[in-house]
Amino acid sequence: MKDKVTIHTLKRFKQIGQKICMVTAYDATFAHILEAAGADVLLVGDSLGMVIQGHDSTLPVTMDQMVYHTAAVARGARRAHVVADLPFMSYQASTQDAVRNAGRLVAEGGAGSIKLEGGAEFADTVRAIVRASIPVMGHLGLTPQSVHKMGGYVVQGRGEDQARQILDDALALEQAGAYALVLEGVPMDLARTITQRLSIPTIGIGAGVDCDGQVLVCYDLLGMNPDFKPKFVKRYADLHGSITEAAGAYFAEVRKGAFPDEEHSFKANKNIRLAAGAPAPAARVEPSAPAEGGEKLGPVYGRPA
Ligand SMILES: Nc1nc(=O)c2c([nH]1)NC[C@@H]1CN(c3ccc(C(=O)N[C@@H](CCC(=O)O)C(=O)O)cc3)CN21
Ligand SMILES: CC(C)C(=O)C(=O)O
Ligand SMILES: [Mg+2]
Repeated sequence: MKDKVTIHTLKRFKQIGQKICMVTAYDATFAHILEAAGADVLLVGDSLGMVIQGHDSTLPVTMDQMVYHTAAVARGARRAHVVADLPFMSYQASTQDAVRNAGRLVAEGGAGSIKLEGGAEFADTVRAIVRASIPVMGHLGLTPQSVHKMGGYVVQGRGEDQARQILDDALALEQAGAYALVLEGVPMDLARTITQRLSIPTIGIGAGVDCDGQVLVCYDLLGMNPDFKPKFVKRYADLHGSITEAAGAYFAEVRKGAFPDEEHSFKANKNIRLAAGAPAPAARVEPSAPAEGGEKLGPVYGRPA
């Protein structure tokens, strides 16, 4: 096993110009696969509210749910650093809440650090969590927990005033002791400037190539949802297609009585005698559902189109 990735590893990556590879994971199986594929950091994102739970925002996600998923991911990971999102309203109301809830993600969930959304207004919160020896990753730009304030999932920092604000927020978070920063949904030039101005690593999503690392939602890069295609997502696979094909083949064999065959069935010990009974007839009924393809699925995330 290679050495465990820590916040110090990530800071060194920036210094030597090695890109940080981060991806979301929500369960142990994905954690295991994504780490073996080369992930440095696994993010237990509150995006699970959308991709796992089917909500149209991240706002309904609770602390208990984040702890549950974080524990699953932590059990599936060995080398990768596990970061967990503090969900909406787990840190905004008071610094005490923030420290307690950050502590739960580490102590109960097994996370190595936590992430929270917000700028200079959360510098004291960051300071308090860091004081409790819990490393904090910041998150600026398009911050999904502020969807109502932003008026939707809209790129942030296109104008000069807002860009300056985001740069000031980045400097404030670094000052407060954040060890890294996610930059989401900002122009690439702004992300480059921030990356150059900070000594802590920046990790981009929809923030251009000049960040010190990149993060994507695993279901997005794997092509799980054909209806979700924002500009920043690149699909490296078509798992929606692969799953549809594989599950469709299984259903077709079940309907034909072709699965399970002998290879996938058990035999009794020799010479046993059971009560009278004919072997079950295979495929006596005609398939009642579409034989191939199946129905077109509606959007998985958010409201129906
Ligand atoms: N599956 C998934 N992937 C994500 O990246 C993601 C989530 N869920 N849930 C939480 C947030 C929400 N995110 C989103 C959702 C939609 C857009 C979007 O529609 N963006 C437009 C931007 C339009 C503009 O301002 O120019 C786009 O076309 O990229 C962006 C980020 C990012 N996060
Ligand atoms: C998209 C990343 C940065 C995130 O915060 C999440 O997945 O919740
Ligand atoms: Mg998040």
